Amino acid sequence: MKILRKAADMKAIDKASMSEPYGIAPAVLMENAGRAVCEKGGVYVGGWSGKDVMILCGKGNNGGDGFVTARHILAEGGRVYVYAFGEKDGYSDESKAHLKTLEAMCDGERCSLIYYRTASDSALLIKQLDTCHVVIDALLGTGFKGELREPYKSIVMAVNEAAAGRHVTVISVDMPSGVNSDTGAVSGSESEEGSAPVMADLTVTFGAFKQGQFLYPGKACTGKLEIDHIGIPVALSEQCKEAVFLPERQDVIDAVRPRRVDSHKGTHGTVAVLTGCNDMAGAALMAVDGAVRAGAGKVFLYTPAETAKYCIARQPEVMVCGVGPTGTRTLGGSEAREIIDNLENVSVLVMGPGMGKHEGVFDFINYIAEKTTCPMIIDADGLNCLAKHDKQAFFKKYGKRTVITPHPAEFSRLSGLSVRDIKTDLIKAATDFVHTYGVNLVLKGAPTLTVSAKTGHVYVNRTGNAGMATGGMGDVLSGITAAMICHDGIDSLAVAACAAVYLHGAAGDYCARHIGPYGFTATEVASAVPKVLAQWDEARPMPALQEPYIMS
Ligand SMILES: NC(=O)C1=CN([C@@H]2O[C@H](COP(=O)(O)OP(=O)(O)OC[C@H]3O[C@@H](n4cnc5c(N)ncnc54)[C@H](O)[C@@H]3O)[C@@H](O)[C@H]2O)[C@@H](O)CC1
Ligand SMILES: [K+]
Repeated sequence: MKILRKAADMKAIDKASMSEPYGIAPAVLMENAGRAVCEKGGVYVGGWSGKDVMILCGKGNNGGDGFVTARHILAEGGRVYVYAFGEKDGYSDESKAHLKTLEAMCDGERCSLIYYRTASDSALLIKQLDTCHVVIDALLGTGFKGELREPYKSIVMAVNEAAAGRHVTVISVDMPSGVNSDTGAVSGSESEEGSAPVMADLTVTFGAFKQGQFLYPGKACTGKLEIDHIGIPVALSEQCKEAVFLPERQDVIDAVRPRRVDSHKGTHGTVAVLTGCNDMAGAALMAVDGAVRAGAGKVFLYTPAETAKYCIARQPEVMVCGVGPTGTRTLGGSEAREIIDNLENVSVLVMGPGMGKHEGVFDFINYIAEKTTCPMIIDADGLNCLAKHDKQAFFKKYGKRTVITPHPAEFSRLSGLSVRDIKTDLIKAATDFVHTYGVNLVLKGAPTLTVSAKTGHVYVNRTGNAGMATGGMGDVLSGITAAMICHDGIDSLAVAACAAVYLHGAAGDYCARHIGPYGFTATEVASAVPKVLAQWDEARPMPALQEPYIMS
């Protein structure tokens, strides 16, 4: 599983590489970084020979990487125009050393080095942008914060214009300049017109992927992403105490093991979906659909008597139980008592989708939680009601066995943060909440994050698409999550939730490919789940059938 790092982690790893017992010289890491940009960038642009390349080098070590890149591109037959934005003496020792070597190679023909100081340097830069083929952006890396300041602000604007108008290729070193490597926040989003970040075609990153490359809006500026380990010792790059992970397809395939051939419906769990109200039978139906399609052994739907009329036989595999006397339209405390009297051997509960906003919802959920011991998934209206009650006390008692699945607006109600604050630092908002309340969290969005109450690990999901931004998708996810909790071999709620989120997104991607980029429905996503599971079976190293093959 890939690990996503923050700037501070990278600094610590960098420092540890240089210290005992490793003792790697800082200039060596920088050399490796610059060479990697030349190599991977060269493949991207089809070789450097005959290319005019502008290399913009900031004041920090990102700029130092740029000096090394320039030297290697020169050796590969490119012509380089290097702009240094720092004072000669202001650079770090390793950057200074590489700058000195580059300076010695400058001939004003194939290699020019310009110390950017005045408006005339700016005019020259803009003129050269007109003719160069590639821009290497080594202005700012993991050290960037806030909004781009001048002169970077104007230069980045000119680079982006050249890229859009003349199709100049832009390659960013480590991070697109103007993107925060921890949060994915970008320069310009606060207001300032013309302070937008570099829009890279390719980013070559070092040592580890950075969180900001996988969080919007930074993700959209990163372009194609390549990584080079630049010689950092493996033991350091793999250490992951409070890590943020990027699960890949094979990780999820490994977690969602094939079913045993001798299994039966009792082996795959009993999901009880306790939800719905008279206006929203559809939400309940989509939740059960998700559970059925993701392979739950048995699925029950407990819904108000009046709602049950619309649900019976809509999905014949689901056992629909109408709750309350004829005419009951919502679920409250007395309906909870009735359900508990009849509920047996349930593996996992789903509550919330389409329950409505009436006061009884909290009594209902609280009573069910108190009288059961199995895992619970709480979504939608279930979360809205918790937001209005003592969620601290609720999560203290039941958080460890609960997965909550809010979208940003629901999470805003729960956390008290504005949607804007949540999006500004998604990972922090999610981890702070889990730390405070001790509940497993699936924070839905682009991307969806899963945070484990037990380990604090964060999983950033990669699947899914904008076509899924429609009603009902969350209801289906709650059902898929329930089925995954029951799945053979999955050993924690967070892993189940993470696998469910990945599967749900992959089913959405399947729909986008086979139906269209948007306009497909939540029900179609549920129907695509078995197709994705079939693809996963094909990708397993061992055949899913655990019985002898008879060769004919
Ligand atoms: N393992 C590592 O950590 C390695 C890091 N290396 C490079 O070093 C980079 C980090 O270097 P630094 O920590 O020196 O940081 P950067 O080079 O990313 O940026 C620091 C500079 O940016 C300026 N700055 C910050 N915010 C700004 C803003 N809003 N507008 C204008 N200027 C701003 C600061 O004043 C400082 O001069 C990495 O991204 C990578 O490219 C490589 O040399 C190889 C090894
Ligand atoms: K950069």
